[in-house]
Amino acid sequence: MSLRASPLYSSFYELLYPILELFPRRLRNPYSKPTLARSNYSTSLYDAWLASRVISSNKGDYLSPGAHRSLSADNFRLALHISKRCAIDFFALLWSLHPFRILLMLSFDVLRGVFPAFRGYSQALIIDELQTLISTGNYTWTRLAKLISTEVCRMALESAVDSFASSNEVIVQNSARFIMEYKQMNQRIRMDVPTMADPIIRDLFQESDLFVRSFSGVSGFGLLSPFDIIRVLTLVSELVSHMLVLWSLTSNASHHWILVFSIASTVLPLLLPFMGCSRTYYGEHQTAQEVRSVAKQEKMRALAHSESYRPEVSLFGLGPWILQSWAKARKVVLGLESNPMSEPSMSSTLLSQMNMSDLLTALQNVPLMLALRSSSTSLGSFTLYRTSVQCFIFTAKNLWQTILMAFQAIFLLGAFGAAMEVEPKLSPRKDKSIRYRSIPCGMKLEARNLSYSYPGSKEPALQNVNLTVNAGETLAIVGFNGSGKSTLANILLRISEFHDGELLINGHDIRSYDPTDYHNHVSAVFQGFSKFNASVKENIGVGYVPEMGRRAAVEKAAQLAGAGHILGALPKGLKTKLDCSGYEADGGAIHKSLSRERHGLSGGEVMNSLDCFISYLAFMRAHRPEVDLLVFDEPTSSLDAHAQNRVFDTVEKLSRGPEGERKKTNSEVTKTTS
Ligand SMILES: Nc1ncnc2c1ncn2[C@@H]1O[C@H](COP(=O)(O)OP(=O)(O)OP(=O)(O)O)[C@@H](O)[C@H]1O
Repeated sequence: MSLRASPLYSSFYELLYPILELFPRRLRNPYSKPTLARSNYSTSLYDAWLASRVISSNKGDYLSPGAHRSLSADNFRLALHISKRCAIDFFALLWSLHPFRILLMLSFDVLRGVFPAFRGYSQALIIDELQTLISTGNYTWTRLAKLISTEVCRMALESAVDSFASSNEVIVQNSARFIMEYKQMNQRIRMDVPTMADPIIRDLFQESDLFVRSFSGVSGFGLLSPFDIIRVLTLVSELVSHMLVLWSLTSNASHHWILVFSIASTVLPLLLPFMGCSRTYYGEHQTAQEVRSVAKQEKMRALAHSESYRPEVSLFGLGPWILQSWAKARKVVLGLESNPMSEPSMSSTLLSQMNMSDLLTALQNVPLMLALRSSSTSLGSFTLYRTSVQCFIFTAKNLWQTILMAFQAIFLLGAFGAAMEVEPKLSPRKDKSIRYRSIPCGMKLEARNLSYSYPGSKEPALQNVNLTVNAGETLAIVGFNGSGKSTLANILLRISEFHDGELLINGHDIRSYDPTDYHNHVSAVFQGFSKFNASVKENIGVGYVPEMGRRAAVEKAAQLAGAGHILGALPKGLKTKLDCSGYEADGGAIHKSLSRERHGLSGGEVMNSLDCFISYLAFMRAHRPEVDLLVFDEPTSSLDAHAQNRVFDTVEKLSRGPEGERKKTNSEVTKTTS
């Protein structure tokens, strides 16, 4: 049953919708900002999220992922819109995990808020009793002992409630954390290469990740988990209980003045940041210049750190330029660049140079003097009064900060909601999707004027490609470096999109097949296939996961790849662990002498061959009957001519049936025609 259809959802919705409806209709329109470039993920949630990131619409500058949104009217409208679109669904989802525990959690949150005022009251009674004891000499030890034991019981009760509430909260939080991480992971896995090549979508997923990470208590980005937001309840009940205490203490006019004085002196430090004495946190990365600098700084950092750019960096002597550009951008980000616009004013500089904390402490003593002059004030009530005022201000400040953080969290929630709605670019619409149907002898490929340019590239990687390959035929894609061979292979495999032209597979537009369905009928090897930090068995086995655990299937794949003899040279055979930088250093290491002694192969030879045969995971499924197309994108370039021919012979054999009849279509990408 969908969440929206559940009675739980409707009761939530019925409760919250009227509240949201109270806002004037003008406030509910989120589109006062310029309409932004929209991709085909046109949902209003996505648009609202994107609009909240705009810094300058004409230059297309966006806030960097995770940056705080300004407290503007437009952003309030967008936050309201996002809340209406997904907050209810989101809280209903959390609620459905553990309704009873969540109810408990909310009740404890209210209860915990009352504790501080109760604590102050109880301690004030003890102080009053002590005052009477000292000033009158009237020893009422039994009453004092009663008060102290009440206080001890109160403390025990508070810590018992605290520990029970915390363990309950941990269970709720971990369930929520799991479900959010699961949803995020599931959505990431669904995404295809062209979708994730879109920088805005990458930002969307990054903000969505931040939202999910907030559930694990990661507060390094100033994030607030939704559970922290629920703690607003604690703060509100704390605020109300302090207010009640203060109300009961300020019975006459002089006390009112003391209250005003107390509040003013405590509030003053909170106003200092707004008087220009310090830079507010929420103003970070707000200007277009800062955002450009953040992007530049990251670009330069990537150039300096990445191994893949190292040849160009040293070949073209880019080092000093990278360092200079990074330093310039970094200074802007850190606020070290002298910028006349952001220079603090003379008055605020003077203000910050004064020792404000001493002055404020002195001010806070004035109410004390006034209160002591009033004969009706006992020491206990004065203490209670003073701590209540301070706690009230402190709680109000916390509440305000929580609200500000919740405001930021709404946009991350919007990112999460929008990310969940993104459909992979290569997936057809449900009503246009057809199932793949095999035809005899393999797969028929027909390309008509196929063209493709990589995003941001002026030169097309493919232009007007025409070909017809009948089922069972072999297509050789031959060309020089950069001529687009791999791009064509990726399009045939439905990993990349094409912009113009037509590609028919078995007479149907390739775009009408679901990529997952289509991929069941192809097997392929790419250049630079990634190795996983796992055993040889798992690295080969990923070619056909259902048989990954079957040793015989993995060994057969290795033999088909002509690399069966290499297995014997590995210290732990199929169990030898691989990592991206080489082979297991300990225990499973390949010793040159050992491998030569056992198989006449040098360690280097084993490694080269292993590199190659790892990519033959394609053989795990190449022989399977449902596979109609085999694509080999230069898998054999690091093998000698003899080994290459052996692989091509195997592929040829695999594509024929027992009688020698053609069963599969082959596509081989190579720079040479040998
Ligand atoms: N991800 C990418 N983004 C931008 N441009 C790309 C990308 N991948 C490839 N290109 C460019 O597209 C063109 C075709 O690349 P492709 O890898 O298809 O050529 P190729 O014939 O397979 O080359 P090689 O034989 O070196 O593998 C090249 O100019 C390449 O620089």
